[in-house]
Amino acid sequence: MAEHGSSACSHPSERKYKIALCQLFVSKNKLENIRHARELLEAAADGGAKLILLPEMWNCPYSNELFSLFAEEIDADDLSGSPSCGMLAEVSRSRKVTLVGGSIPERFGSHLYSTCCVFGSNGKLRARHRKVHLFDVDIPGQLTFKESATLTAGDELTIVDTDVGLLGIGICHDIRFPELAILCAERGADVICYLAAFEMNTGPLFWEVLQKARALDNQLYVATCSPARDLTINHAAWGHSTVVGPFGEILATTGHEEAVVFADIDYAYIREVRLRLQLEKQKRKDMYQLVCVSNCIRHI
Ligand SMILES: O=C(O)CCC(=O)C(=O)O
Repeated sequence: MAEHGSSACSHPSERKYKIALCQLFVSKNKLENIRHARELLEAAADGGAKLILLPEMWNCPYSNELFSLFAEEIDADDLSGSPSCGMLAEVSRSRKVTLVGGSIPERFGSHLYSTCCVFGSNGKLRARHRKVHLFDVDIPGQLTFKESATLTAGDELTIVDTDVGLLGIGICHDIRFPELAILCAERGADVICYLAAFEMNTGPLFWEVLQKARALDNQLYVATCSPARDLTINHAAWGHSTVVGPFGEILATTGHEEAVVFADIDYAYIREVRLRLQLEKQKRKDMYQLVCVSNCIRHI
């Protein structure tokens, strides 16, 4: 695994392609979740998508009690310990698509992480992002959740070079922290993919505004993918998987049911927006700068 600094690989700025977000139901049966995810991924590929996203915790209901039971070990050289990643590798290879494989509970030694695996269009594992900001919240009478009771936080920023360009990766609560998005943008990301499961209290208030803010701040595409809503579980998802463009505009979205959401990505449009509004040039780097103290790009 090589670590790179801030020099992102170059890529054609005129690149255009279709992205798809698979908003799916998650059941208590892992094998059924894997089968169902494959079905939606294949439908997305059949629809012409070259980059396809799954949501946070797509193989496991979102519950501290279940993360450990559903967890898998992810060995980049031998995915046999991870049926979920094995399926992602197969689909990305057979359909020649880049997959941002949502997140699953990952077991690593005595730790559990919420981990997103990114597969290149040759079926190879390209990167692994472990959720950096864990969701610990206490709003009396509304919402109490402590992800850190079971999960360990990752400590690396992930920007991955793929056939469809440089992708920044964040998981759910990571979207609230503009620093992560700014660092991805500074290192050349064109799209930031957030795999998420915002729930019914915070979703209506913050979900859309956070996506628009991250896209606008950085003048790039933001793509989010949520599970479909299941009101029988505690952490029912808000849904509304969305693609936001570099001008903060919603390009495609959906409600809370299952859906495959498609949108067109055009990197030339990012350059156009940045020419119209030259935020990067106007930044007062003589007054402020953001320093990244962790590893920045992981290639596997
Ligand atoms: O930040 C929020 O409001 C929701 C975050 C969340 O649900 C999560 O990180 O799983």
